[in-house]
Amino acid sequence: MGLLDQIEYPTDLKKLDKPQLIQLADELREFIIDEVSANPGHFGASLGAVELTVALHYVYNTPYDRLIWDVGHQAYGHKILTGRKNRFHTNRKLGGISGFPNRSESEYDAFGVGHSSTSISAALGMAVSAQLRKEDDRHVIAVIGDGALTGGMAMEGLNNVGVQNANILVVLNDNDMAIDPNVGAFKEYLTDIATSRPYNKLKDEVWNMLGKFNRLGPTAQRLIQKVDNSIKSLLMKQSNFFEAINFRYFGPIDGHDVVHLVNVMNDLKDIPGPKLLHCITKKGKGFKQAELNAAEWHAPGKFDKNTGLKIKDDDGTPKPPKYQDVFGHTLLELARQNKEIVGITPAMPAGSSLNIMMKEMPDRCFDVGIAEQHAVTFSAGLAAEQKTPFCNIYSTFMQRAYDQIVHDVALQKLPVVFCLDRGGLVGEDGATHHGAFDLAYMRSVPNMIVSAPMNETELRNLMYTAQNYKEGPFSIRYPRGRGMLIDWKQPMNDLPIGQGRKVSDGEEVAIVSIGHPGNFVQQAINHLKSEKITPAHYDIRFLRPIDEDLLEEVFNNFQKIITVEDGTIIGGLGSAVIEYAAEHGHRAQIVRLGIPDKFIEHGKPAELYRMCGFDSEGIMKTVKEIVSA
Ligand SMILES: Cc1ncc(C[n+]2csc(CCOP(=O)(O)OP(=O)(O)O)c2C)c(N)n1
Ligand SMILES: CC(=O)[C@@H](O)[C@H](O)COP(=O)(O)O
Ligand SMILES: [Mg+2]
Repeated sequence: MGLLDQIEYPTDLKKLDKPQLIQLADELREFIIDEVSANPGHFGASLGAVELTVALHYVYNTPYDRLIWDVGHQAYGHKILTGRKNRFHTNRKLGGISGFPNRSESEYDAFGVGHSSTSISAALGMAVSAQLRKEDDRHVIAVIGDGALTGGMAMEGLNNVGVQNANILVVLNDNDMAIDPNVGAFKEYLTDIATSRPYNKLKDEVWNMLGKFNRLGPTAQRLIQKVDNSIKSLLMKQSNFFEAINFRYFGPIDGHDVVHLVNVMNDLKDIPGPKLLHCITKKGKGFKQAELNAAEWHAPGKFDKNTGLKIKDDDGTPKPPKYQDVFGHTLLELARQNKEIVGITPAMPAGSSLNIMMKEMPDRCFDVGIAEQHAVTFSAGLAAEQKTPFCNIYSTFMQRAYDQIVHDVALQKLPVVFCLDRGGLVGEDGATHHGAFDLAYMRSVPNMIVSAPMNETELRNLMYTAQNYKEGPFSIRYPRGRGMLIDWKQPMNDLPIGQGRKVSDGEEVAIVSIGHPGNFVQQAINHLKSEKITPAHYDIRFLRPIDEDLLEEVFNNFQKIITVEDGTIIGGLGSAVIEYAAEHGHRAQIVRLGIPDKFIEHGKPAELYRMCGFDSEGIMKTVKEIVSA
């Protein structure tokens, strides 16, 4: 029986001797490899955080002490050690455990997460609350990666912590990677302090002194704290960013030396106030391929754990491309013709496929770090100087930048093209990552063009049209995953802005859709033929400006209307159609299909579409109900 078999909760872990933690870390790593190779999820980050996870749960009294993971994609080890080992095979599956920490799943998940750079702010809230309640023995720890630290919120959090004197430990898990290689001046700074010899010598001396005196009792501790502080204020404050903003900085230390981590964390427990422990780790630690190519192994899909070969469900038949690749190739094609085009991504060059243009035109592409707000305003600045920025942000992460969209772009009518990838239900990442809201949040912004293609050709045409539109911002949203067309690379055309199209004629019921669910509508219509039911189908294509002629045609010819969208029915297409009817005195029965007014969990996209009732079967069912009503 291995050590991991004996552990259900951190109380079991605490029974081990320190040297046994090395073996436990190895077993935990093997467990993660076993599970994630068969049931895919985030891989490299969790492997890199194994020793940190073991040490944190060994030293701290979780869940009383609050342990907050940033992003949460590295928290598989944490889940396994906190009561979810036996359910880990359900990770990210419908009805199973979430791939991210989730407060409703476990009391050990102190803060729900999925989006980056929130941990320090949340930790500060908890630490201040502990202070106000006089819970002086409570420790609050935020574990944040070097990538997440590039996010504005992380900096806002550090800035605030530095004047609160709250009892917080920030563990900086520095592996020099985001999903792709980490970027930016701050990343360079971290590398500098990790490798600066004079600085490290000084810091080691202070650390050694502090360690020795910590064992001498409170009076000596106070003395050394004074000495330590005066040395620091003289020398270190000027040379260390974290010290300069009132953190006590420790490290860099080896984030894979679990015994040393435990010793250091035990020492840090006795030091009050804001502290930052800089740990150097390797993303993908312990799995050769993942160490060698961390970007590819961030979330690799199924693989053979013995050979390290990825297992593709590829039956050899040609497949339609991923929408992200249609975006990537099309942008490069447009940029070759139009020298004003530039590409912007906040830390998702591979996920968005902007890396296709990056390879050929590195000086016209910008990975700005995990900084969606900055990405939008940076694009606004570029547009103000007659560049044509294509700012590609996942729909869910764009939520961060709403004020920038409104205040910096739309209000000034700046022609930024927003490409919102992962619009709609994304699948296994779940509630934190579904692009449920963009249609609704973009539709309410004046001057904004809001569009969604039904297939790859339409995406290309919308991108082509958007590059020439200079009156204001233009948003194009498309889903995660593959499109519909094998032969997708056709010449591009200008589309009339604000004009939809009739996809198929019909009677009795009109279905109005936007974006890719139009294909579910077509499938439903094909199936309904055998039952002699023939709904008409309209693809609205633009949610703003909406095609009023098309809606007039619909309302003048149909009393029964179904709207279909891969987005929240509150504020999206369904709402727009109801508003139009109310404002223009049309009376009709309108049924809205889309994401209902609640957060949708994780699962396969097909399962989630079905759950929400807008897959082809759900549409058929609604048509039949409405026809027979
Ligand atoms: C607001 C936001 N933008 C983008 C992402 C996508 N994302 C998830 S993990 C990640 C990289 C995080 O890097 P780091 O914090 O260093 O963690 P590592 O994977 O290196 O352990 C990114 C960009 C996100 N989760 N949230
Ligand atoms: C943790 C995180 O936010 C990313 O890793 C995200 O899961 C990427 O999603 P895609 O797989 O859709 O690129
Ligand atoms: Mg990192």
